Amino acid sequence: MTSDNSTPVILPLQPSAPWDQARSLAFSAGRPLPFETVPLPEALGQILADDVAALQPVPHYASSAMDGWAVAGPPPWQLVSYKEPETARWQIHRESGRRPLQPGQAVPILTGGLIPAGAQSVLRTESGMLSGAGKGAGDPVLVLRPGAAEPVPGDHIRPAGEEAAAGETTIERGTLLNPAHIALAAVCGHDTLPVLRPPRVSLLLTGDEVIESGLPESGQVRDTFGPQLPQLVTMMGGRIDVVRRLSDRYEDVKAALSSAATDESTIAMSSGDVLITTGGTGRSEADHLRQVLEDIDAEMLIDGIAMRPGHPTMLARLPDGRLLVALPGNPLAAMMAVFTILGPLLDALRGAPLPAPRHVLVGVDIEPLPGRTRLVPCRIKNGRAMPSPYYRSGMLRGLADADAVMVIPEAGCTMDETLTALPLPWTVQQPPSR
Ligand SMILES: Nc1nc2c(c(=O)[nH]1)N[C@H]1C(S)=C(S)[C@@H](COP(=O)(O)OP(=O)(O)OC[C@H]3O[C@@H](n4cnc5c(N)ncnc54)[C@H](O)[C@@H]3O)O[C@H]1N2
Ligand code: MOO
Repeated sequence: MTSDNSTPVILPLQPSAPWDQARSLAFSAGRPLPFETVPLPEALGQILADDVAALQPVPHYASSAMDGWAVAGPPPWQLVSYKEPETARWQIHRESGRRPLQPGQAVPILTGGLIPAGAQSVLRTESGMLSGAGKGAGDPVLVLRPGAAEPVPGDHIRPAGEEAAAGETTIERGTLLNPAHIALAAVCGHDTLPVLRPPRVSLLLTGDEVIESGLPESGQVRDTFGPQLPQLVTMMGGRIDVVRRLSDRYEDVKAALSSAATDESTIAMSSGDVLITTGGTGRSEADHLRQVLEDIDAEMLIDGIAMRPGHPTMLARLPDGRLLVALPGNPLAAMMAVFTILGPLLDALRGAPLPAPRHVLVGVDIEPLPGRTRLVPCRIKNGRAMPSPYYRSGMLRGLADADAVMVIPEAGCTMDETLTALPLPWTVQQPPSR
């Protein structure tokens, strides 16, 4: 190809991003947010910003794993009694460890009780019995019950530091914190954890024809986003700061996207990291989003995705740095845009990796659709993905019943071929491959 002043090079128009590029573009548009320190329960589902170490050995003292007696040496054992305090259980636990045991001695102990110095093992209640009690002969004698085995050193003792030494890292930075991590952090002595700040997300719902309750008349539609998106965003690791409804007027859309705060909700909105709009992505006279983005000098990162449904989806960086995800108004199209770009964007902002693609075997032949990747809700039956008949952009039954979303390349596919599949945010997560 040559180029000079008389023959300008005309680059082919590339209006929509290919589906997989749109995903990676959305992921690379987000940078992890600064960390914050939160109480343990609030850290659930967040990404750990720093390694967590045990602040003391775990467990921090050698304790009994059974109710019974701590014993020293072989049987029989002279019982060393102590007066159980009538107060807290932890005091009873401490009492068993107060005096060192000599060989041939035993002391009653509860599960969790402190093992006294000199004790080699714990004999559980079921394995021993007391003899000589009540005869005025001093402390009773502990013997093995008939058939019970003599305890071997270490029996039923949880040694100190068995799980972690003091200072040992028990949870690595970058971990997505599950309930077990929260419990482990507590056992390691932590009251708070440093986590990457979850992205704050504002929702702007447009559509003058949209009603929030009751039965819509012809020309009206019942809102599917208001009752669904806040919870979905939360499931995906975002924090909703404000949900606002907006008229379809140009001035209102422009005011809502500008960073100048005029009331409480716009203040909250302009302090967010991500702004989601629904509807108005088209090019009709009633759709102003594109024009507003141009007029406020937003940086267009994705202007349409070569997919169906969800083709008009946009991603833009607003002049104040917020990222705008513009979802199409059609309910299923919007969900496919959520899975395609909102998920990767939120993952990047909260410091999570872009999930590795999953795969399914497809159960039917599917015709090609030049220029479009199709996203179709599917059920997995007998190990094969079966596309839902409810796949059109205004339909929701297919997604409501789906196990996953299959990603059909423009060339189509034949039965038993392997396809990429997107897990749904509300289905149980598979363990990540390490
Ligand atoms: N001439 C063309 N027309 C359309 C094209 C096109 O390429 N050329 N693309 C179609 C596709 S694909 C989509 S998707 C939509 C995109 O529409 P918008 O994002 O502008 O959304 P609206 O026009 O506002 O609404 C579309 C549809 O969705 C309904 N809607 C809106 N909000 C809600 C809500 N909260 N809950 C339920 N349903 C909602 C709305 O009533 C419309 O029926 O454009 C096509 N047209
Ligand atoms: O692409 Mo639209 O988003 O099909 O309905």
